[in-house]
Amino acid sequence: MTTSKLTQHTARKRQVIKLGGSMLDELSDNFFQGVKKLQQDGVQVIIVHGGGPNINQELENRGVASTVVNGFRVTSAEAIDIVQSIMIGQVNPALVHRFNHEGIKAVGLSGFDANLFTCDVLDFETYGYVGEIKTVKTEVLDALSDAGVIPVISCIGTTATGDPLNVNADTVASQIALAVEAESLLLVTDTSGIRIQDQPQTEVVPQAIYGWIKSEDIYGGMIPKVMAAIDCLEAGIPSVQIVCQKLKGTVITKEEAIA
Ligand SMILES: Nc1ncnc2c1ncn2[C@@H]1O[C@H](COP(=O)(O)OP(=O)(O)O)[C@@H](O)[C@H]1O
Ligand SMILES: CC(=O)N[C@@H](CCC(=O)OP(=O)(O)O)C(=O)O
Repeated sequence: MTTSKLTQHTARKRQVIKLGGSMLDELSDNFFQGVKKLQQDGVQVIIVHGGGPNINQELENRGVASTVVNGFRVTSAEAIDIVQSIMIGQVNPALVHRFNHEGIKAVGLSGFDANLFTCDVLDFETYGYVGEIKTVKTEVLDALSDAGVIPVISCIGTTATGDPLNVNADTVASQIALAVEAESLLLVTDTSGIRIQDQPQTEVVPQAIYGWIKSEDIYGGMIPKVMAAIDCLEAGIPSVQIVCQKLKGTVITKEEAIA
């Protein structure tokens, strides 16, 4: 008898954790202890990571200008080569090494591996070589997770013809979380969640978020995070949080809590 894909996924407890490039250098031993604890509790952890600051540094070293629109890097032909080599060649293996060094078995992947995610160009006129995820194939994640190995996914996608595209890592995290039917998505960054006029927000709803994007209280790199969070919530992922490494931050909920 075959079990349906949905049933198989539902039987697995999964958490997607996205580590922002802003905090990768600061990852503490406590974080890895937390991951080990989740594994002991039977939770399959999947890591997605960014690398914005590393990309910025290398673009600057090479004298390649880049701008950010709506939180997405405008990626020229010159920039996509640099983004690909920094993410797949440097940031990903360094993070994979750290997991293995901490005693947690981990394997590095990008959109290219086992067709993990394929993309179309999002909007070439506006963003250049930036991808919009069209398909996610979870087989390799299932196999690694069931073998007790943590997939560590960088945010380089591929077109159907094998060309690399730059995808924002928050977007990758939300699409992976949706595809594996994760119980929760944690977006870990360098700030303890959403702050509005210097006030930390512990719980927010999408309606408020749209207003804060309009008023520019939410800007830059926080925009893809809140949009990723809303996409997941609307598709039924029960818990989405934007937090700092100490797990302090903002819970995004669909509805206002009834007092
Ligand atoms: N309302 C907001 N609350 C908190 N941070 C915000 C807000 N709006 C914009 N940001 C910015 O978003 C940044 C996090 O995004 P980003 O730098 O892309 O991080 P990461 O590399 O972790 O994805 C914060 O450091 C802050 O500068
Ligand atoms: C299209 C786009 O914006 N791609 C991102 C990919 C890296 C990323 O998202 O890193 P963080 O998580 O550190 O922000 C970029 O080029 O910076």
